[in-house]
Amino acid sequence: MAGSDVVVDQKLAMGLLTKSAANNNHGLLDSYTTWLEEHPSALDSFEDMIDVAEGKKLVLFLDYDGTLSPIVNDPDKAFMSDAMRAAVREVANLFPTAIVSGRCINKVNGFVKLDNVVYAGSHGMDIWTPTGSVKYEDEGQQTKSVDEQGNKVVKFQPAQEFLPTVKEIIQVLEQKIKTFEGAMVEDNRFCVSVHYRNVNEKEVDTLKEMVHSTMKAYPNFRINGGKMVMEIKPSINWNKGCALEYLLDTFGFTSSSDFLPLYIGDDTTDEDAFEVIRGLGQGFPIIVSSVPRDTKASYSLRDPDEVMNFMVRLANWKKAKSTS
Ligand SMILES: O=P(O)(O)OC[C@H]1O[C@H](O[C@H]2O[C@H](CO)[C@@H](O)[C@H](O)[C@H]2O)[C@H](O)[C@@H](O)[C@@H]1O
Repeated sequence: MAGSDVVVDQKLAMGLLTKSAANNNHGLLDSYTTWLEEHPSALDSFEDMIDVAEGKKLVLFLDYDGTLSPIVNDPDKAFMSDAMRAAVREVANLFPTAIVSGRCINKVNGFVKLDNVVYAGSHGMDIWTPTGSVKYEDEGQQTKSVDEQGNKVVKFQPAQEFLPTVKEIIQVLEQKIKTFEGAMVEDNRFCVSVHYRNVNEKEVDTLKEMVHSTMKAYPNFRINGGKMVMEIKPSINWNKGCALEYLLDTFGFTSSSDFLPLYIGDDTTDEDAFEVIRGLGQGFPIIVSSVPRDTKASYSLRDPDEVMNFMVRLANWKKAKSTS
């Protein structure tokens, strides 16, 4: 098998490519090159980016699945490598850093295992920030609490009222997916994921129909598509982009123009954050993709390995600056 065929095969397995697109392998490689002109590699553009960042405060936002860990068949085994963890630890020592994930906080925290980052789980609907180091003006949906390590945290949970219904939805869907071999319901606390990566291709449409018809009983929820997953969320006006704005505010950045948010993500839900950065007119929205995609990101990185290399360069640049 030729090298490019292997790449196409991998992308098919990851759900990044349809069969008809794969049949047009060469066209795809050509269109990726064209796409790269509009969304240049953040590694190739590194020098230009740090020119812009000179004298400004970078604030990092990192998605988890597909960004810090490769996409794998079993969602419970999406482990992060030690090298990636070291890279995140290092950038988080140098820049305020948040992990923004669709997963529930406990799960993403269990994968990342770092205490120098802020976690925003459930697509930004569950944000835990340390007390003291950040400013809080709006006490609205915030509660003070203690995390599993005994640290005092402020929790911002704008979808609190939906928790009992989310639990009910999980119970209902867990019963109904039993007839679909390979299907899995993941409890993301304020959101629910229905995975169909391991379901027979012929059964996928029926599974999707079942989920859509079940959710008709829950009009206050919406369904979004992800990578071989249906993501069910409360229909509130809150997303990863709102979480980015909330965190910038709590980090104390919104009133100045000397900060630059840098967001790296691979999925459709990350587009909301890319849009916010574009709206701010300052910062770096970076998509992780090795195929052409419709995106509001300005830059791209191919895969988690490139994400890691980018973070290592960023840390080295910052350290070199502080010692010069
Ligand atoms: O916002 P994210 O951190 O990117 O979370 C989005 C979803 O990621 C996970 O699912 C995806 O990754 C799995 C592991 O690689 C893969 O098996 C699955 O097919 C992907 O969709 C997570 O399990 C979901 O709950 C998140 O919504």
